[in-house]
Amino acid sequence: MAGIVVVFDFDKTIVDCDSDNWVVDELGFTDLFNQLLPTMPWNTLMDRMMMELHSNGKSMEEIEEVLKRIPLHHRVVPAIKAAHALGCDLRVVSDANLFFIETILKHLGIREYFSEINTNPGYVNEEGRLRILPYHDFNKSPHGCSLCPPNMCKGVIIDRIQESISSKESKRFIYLGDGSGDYCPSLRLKERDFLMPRKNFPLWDLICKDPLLVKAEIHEWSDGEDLERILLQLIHKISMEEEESSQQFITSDCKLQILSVPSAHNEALPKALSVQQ
Ligand SMILES: Cc1ncc(C[n+]2csc(CCOP(=O)(O)O)c2C)c(N)n1
Ligand SMILES: [Mg+2]
Repeated sequence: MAGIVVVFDFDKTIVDCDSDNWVVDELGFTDLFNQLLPTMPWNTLMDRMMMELHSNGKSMEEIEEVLKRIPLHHRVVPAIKAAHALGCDLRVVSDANLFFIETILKHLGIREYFSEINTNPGYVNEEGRLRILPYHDFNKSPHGCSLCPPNMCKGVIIDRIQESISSKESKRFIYLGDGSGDYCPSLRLKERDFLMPRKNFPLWDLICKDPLLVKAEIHEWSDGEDLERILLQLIHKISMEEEESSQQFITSDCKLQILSVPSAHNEALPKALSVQQ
């Protein structure tokens, strides 16, 4: 069953906190972060904080160690492994950054379960300092969406994923997220898709204001246990539906073939085939 794309937000969906805040807080830079927050966009601030960590002697190893002990619910990794084992195409769409996400996913042993990670670029430069850049270069090519922060429109990314695959086969999406940045992609899901907003988080609050704006079927979740149960139920439900419709397709295909057989040959049809008429 290869007809399902599962899109995961990262912070407060795969892990149970904001990875940016986790690193800043654990390394003791919360006050500076809060002081600078009103003065620049979040993504720019994270790059600046990495500069501050570097100039204060915090090594990449220390940042990695902090990332490896990020809090997450114990059922999330099994849920991801099960969805992958069932043949789903798993992708990450996140406003965190590539370095944090890959460090965590590799540590958990699940990096290879994801076919794609769409996020802000993050890499260690020649000075050994982590650079964090915007996903969209908002000076050169603004994404033009008023719902999203300038560095990343997750809706544009979802559209791109939908376009890249929908021409070949009709894939169905399950989108899991928590934040206000997940609202724009939620509005772009289709009737046959599924949205899993985390209950009482900003995405859920936004949906509750006018649930009819979302075309996808909505299934809320609260913790990793819910996430696992609901995600696997939805995958099962979609697989059953797809199986039923492919059975119908085979049956109607058969009817067409049978109708096109000259009547003299009809009597010679094998019994099993006539049953399908
Ligand atoms: C009201 C408000 N102000 C600032 C931010 C910035 N912010 C906080 S955590 C985070 C990373 C999200 O990663 P992921 O997409 O994986 O959840 C970002 C971009 C926010 N979310 N909400
Ligand atoms: Mg999130």
